[in-house]
Amino acid sequence: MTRSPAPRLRGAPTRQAAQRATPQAAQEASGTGPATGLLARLRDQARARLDPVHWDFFEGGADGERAVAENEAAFRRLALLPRVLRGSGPARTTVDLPGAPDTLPVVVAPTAFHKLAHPAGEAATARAAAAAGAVLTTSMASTTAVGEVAAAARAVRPEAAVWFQLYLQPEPAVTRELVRRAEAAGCTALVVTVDSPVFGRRARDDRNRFHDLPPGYAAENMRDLPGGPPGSTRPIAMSPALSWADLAALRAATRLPVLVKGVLHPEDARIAVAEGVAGVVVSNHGGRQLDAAPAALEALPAVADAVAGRVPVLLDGGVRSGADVVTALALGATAVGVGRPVLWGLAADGERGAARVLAELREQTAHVLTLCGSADCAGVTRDQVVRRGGQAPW
Ligand SMILES: Cc1cc2nc3c(=O)[nH]c(=O)nc-3n(C[C@H](O)[C@H](O)[C@H](O)COP(=O)(O)O)c2cc1C
Ligand SMILES: CC(C)CC(=O)C(=O)O
Repeated sequence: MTRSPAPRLRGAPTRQAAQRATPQAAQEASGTGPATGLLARLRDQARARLDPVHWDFFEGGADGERAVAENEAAFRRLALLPRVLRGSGPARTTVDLPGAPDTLPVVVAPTAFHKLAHPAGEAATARAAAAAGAVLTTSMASTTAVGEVAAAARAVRPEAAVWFQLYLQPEPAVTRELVRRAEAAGCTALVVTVDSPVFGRRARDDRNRFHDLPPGYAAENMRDLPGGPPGSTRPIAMSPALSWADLAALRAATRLPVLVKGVLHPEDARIAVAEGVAGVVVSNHGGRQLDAAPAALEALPAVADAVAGRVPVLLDGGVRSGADVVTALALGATAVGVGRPVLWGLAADGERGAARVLAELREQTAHVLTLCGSADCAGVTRDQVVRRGGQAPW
């Protein structure tokens, strides 16, 4: 059983610590990623506004950040072949997900510490997601407690769906209490992140000595848990000893549907379905865990084949446009997750910025689906995806 020191984030982050002296750091600062239009503008505004240490935490990945780059590059390598004269009309852009009927196929992926992006934090993100008709997956490592996050979403739209992301904790009583809080908050599904037997090595955070939240901020879901002194927060533990048996124990302890997040191997997807999960999220954690992992998009077709329609398959990592959403749908995803773009919007302009990101992705997705001749999210097919300048990859 190991505990990662990183989620506790000890040590004080400072602006000075983020001096960008090395060529690699200069490249990281230049923001050469493929986001375009509104998302790129919000990204640039976010970078200008944020403490560079916090920008690096949001933007960075593990080790050499190859997996981060690959997530976006994989989309750029592919093109969509439109179908014509199908009389399909304007495309419908809602799908059914566990605990979230009739929802946008763009889900807000769980990301930690939204108050580092904007003082309004996760409550602002929740309101933006609810207004967009998108599921919010609220992180266990959020700077606002799950009850408050879900209440903020429902204040905008009473039927808004909020999912709770969970790292199974080595002490079952702690996991059970987190689940109880998510249920009491009205969350409609649990998303168990399974790609983190240990915490990824984040070079930027190490360079910046970013190992602690600033005073006044805490991982609020981790407060007042069994075994700790009243009022205290405990670190999020990650454990390589966890197994499918722990997932089964969780499923037995909750009435909520359970999705697993961070699956890349098709055999793991098959096992997950056999274990009774309600959904599989294909993800390399935004390139923040195993840097040698492939792009999530490249792992998607084999996982979708393994799941064979028995439960929804979601993909996250590198989704930056409606064309990216449609590409993932065509390759077998029911929906996608977006992580960093929502943080860019939040950091740039609070709730309004996050809402603009989701509205833009919704409009682009509808537009691209219609241009591809599809009546809905299920109408685009694998044969419509080709490799740019070469053979179809499948
Ligand atoms: C700043 C940041 C914090 C994250 N925190 C979590 C987390 O607490 N739990 C989790 O399961 N995934 C976490 N992730 C991973 C995201 O859920 C998601 O897999 C990833 O961001 C998708 O890639 P994208 O940022 O390219 O959209 C985090 C990602 C980022 C960028
Ligand atoms: C603080 C971490 C537990 C959040 C996370 O999963 C991440 O930063 O990727």
